[in-house]
Amino acid sequence: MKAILNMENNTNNTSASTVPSEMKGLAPTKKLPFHLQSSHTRLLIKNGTVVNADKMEEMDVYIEDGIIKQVGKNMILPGGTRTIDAKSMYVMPGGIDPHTHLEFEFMGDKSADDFYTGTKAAVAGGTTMIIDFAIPQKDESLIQAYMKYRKLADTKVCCDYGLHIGITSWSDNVKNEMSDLCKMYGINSFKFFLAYKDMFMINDEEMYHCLETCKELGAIAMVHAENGTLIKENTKKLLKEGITGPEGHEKSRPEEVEAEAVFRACVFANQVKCPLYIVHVMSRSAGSVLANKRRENMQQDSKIPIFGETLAAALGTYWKPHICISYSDAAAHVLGPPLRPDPSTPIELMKLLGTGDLQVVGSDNCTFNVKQKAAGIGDFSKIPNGVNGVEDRMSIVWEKGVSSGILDPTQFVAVTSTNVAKIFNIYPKKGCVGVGSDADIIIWDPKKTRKISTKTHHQAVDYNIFEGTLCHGVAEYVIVKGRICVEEGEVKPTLSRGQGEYVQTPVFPPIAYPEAAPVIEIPKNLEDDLFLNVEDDVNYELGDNAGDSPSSGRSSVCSIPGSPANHRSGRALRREGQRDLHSSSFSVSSDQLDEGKKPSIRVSEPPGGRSTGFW
Ligand SMILES: NC(=O)NCCC(=O)O
Ligand SMILES: [Zn+2]
Repeated sequence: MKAILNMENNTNNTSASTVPSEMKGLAPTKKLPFHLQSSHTRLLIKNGTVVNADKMEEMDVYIEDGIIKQVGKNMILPGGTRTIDAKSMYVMPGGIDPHTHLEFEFMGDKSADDFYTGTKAAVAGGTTMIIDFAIPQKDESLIQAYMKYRKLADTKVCCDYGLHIGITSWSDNVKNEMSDLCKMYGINSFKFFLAYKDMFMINDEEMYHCLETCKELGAIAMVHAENGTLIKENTKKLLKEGITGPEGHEKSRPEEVEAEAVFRACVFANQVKCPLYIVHVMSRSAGSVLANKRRENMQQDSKIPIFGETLAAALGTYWKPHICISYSDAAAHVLGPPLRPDPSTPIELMKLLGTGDLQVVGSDNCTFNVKQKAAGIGDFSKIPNGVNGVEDRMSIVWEKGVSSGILDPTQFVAVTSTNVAKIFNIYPKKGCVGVGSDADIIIWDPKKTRKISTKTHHQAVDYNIFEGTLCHGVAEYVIVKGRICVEEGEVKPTLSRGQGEYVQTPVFPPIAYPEAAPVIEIPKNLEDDLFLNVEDDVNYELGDNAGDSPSSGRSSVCSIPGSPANHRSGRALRREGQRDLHSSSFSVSSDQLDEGKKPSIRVSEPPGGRSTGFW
C-alpha cells in the first residue's frame, strides 16, 4: 500500500513514521514510482495560456519526473524533451473532484463505477484527483472503513485520490478513531448526515460532538444537509396517498427541507466555532441560506468559515418533466438532495459560484445502472440515490459557467480544482500550475466541442443525466503526474489501473483555521517588495477579508522554495485576490474582483515551529 506522505512538514501527524498496526496485515503493492513508469519523463507544454485561480498568462511549462520544474518563457531545457504545442489552448490544473462514491455499498446495492472505471472516466474528462468517502455502517469502526477503502482503491485508481470519513454514530471510540485518522492516516475531513434516518443519520446532539471534535483536531466538518425526520414522515405520507413513482422523491424533500438543515448546520458550527463544508447544495433556497450565513460570519470577529459545494448535476440539469416521464429516466435522475423542478436552479447556483458564495463543484458521482434503479418501482424511497458526473463535471462547469459568461477561466480553475486543494490542505502540491507542484495538468481546447453521451462516456454506468448536452471546451491533453493520459482528446491505452496514489490531507488547512499560524501584517507600501523577498516562506490564506472566495489566494503560493518561478514574471506579484486577466478576452465586473484588501501573509515556519503547508 503506497501513500504520498508529507509527514516531515505535518507536525500534527506525530506518529506517522510508524506503520499503524492495521496496515501491517495488508499485502504491499509493488508499484513502480509513477514517474518511472513513463517513457516521457520530460515534457514541455509550449505556447499555451497558463490559467491559475488568480491569473492567466502566456507561459511555457516544463515537467520532469512528474513535477512541474519551470514555468516561464525561453527556458533552457535538457535534450530528450517531448514538446506539446498548446497554442490557443488553456493550460490549467487538473480538476479535483471533492465528492465521489465509487463502489459504494448503499441502499442495498453497490454503485456501478468502481475505483478503476470511475478514475479512468475522471481522467478522460480532465479530473486528475478525486476525494472519495469511506463511510462505515452504523457502529462499524472508522479505521476499518478507511482500511477497506484503501484496499479497494489502491490497486485500481488511475489518478491520485484522498478520502473523507463518514461519521454515522457517536461514541468515545468514534472520537478516538477520528483523532487517530487525523494523526496517522492523513485524514482531515469527516462527513456526517442529517438525512438517511435509520441508516446514516446522526442527531443534533451527535452533530454537536462531531463538530467539537473536528474543531479540536483541525479537521473540516462536512455535512449532508437535509432534514431526515421530515423526509421519513413525508415519504410515509406520500406512499400512503399513492404517490409511489420517482416524482415522490423530490416531493418528500422539498427545498425548505434542505434549507432548514443548512441553516441548522451553520448555527451549530457557529456555536462550536468549527469550520463547516456543506456538501451538494442543490437548491436556490439552500444556496441563499448558506450565502447569508457565510456573509454574516465574515462580518463577525470569529469569522467561522463556511464552504459550500454544489454539483455538476445541479448546474447541468434539473428535474425536467419532459425527461422524467418514464420510470427509468426519472429514477436515473434521483439523488439526494434532489434535482429541483425550478428551471432557474442551475443558473442561480452558477451565479453563487461566480460571486464566491459557493466555492466548489463536486460530482457526487454515485452511479447505479438502469436495472439497479428498478429496485424502486412501486416505492420511490427504494430507488438507489445517485447520479454520474465524475467524467463530465469539468465540461459542464465550462459550458454552463465559462461559455455562458458567468465565470472566467480563473474562476473555473478555482471552483473545479484550486479551492478544493486549499480547503483539504493539499495546495499547492495540487490545484496549481506552478513550480514544484505535481504535474497534474489539463490542456483545454475552448474551440472544440463534444456531445455528452452514454455511448461514448468512459464510465461503467449505462445512463448519463447529461445525455445530448453539447459542450464547448474539451480536455485535449490530460497529464497525470507528468504522464500523458489523454492525447488529442482520446484516453491512451497505457492508462493503467493502480497508477494513482493515496494522498494524505493534513489537518489545520490555513484557509479554514487561519488562527492556527501567526499572520504578519505588512504595511501596504512595503507589500510588493516583501512579497518578492519573503515569498519562499509564504503560505497562502484568505486574507483579512475572509468573506471572499478562497480563489483569492495570491499567485506566489504556487511556487516552491528556491524555485525560479518565484520570480518568474520579473515583476511584483499581485495583491491577493486580484485576478490577472490581461491576456484574456474575458471581462469581469468590478464586484467580482477582490480589490482593496488589506494584505497579510502567513509564514509556513512560524516561531514555535508549526507548519501549515507541505513545503
Ligand atoms: N447523493 C446521493 O444521492 N447519493 C450518494 C450518497 C450521498 O452523498 O448522499
Ligand atoms: Zn455524496
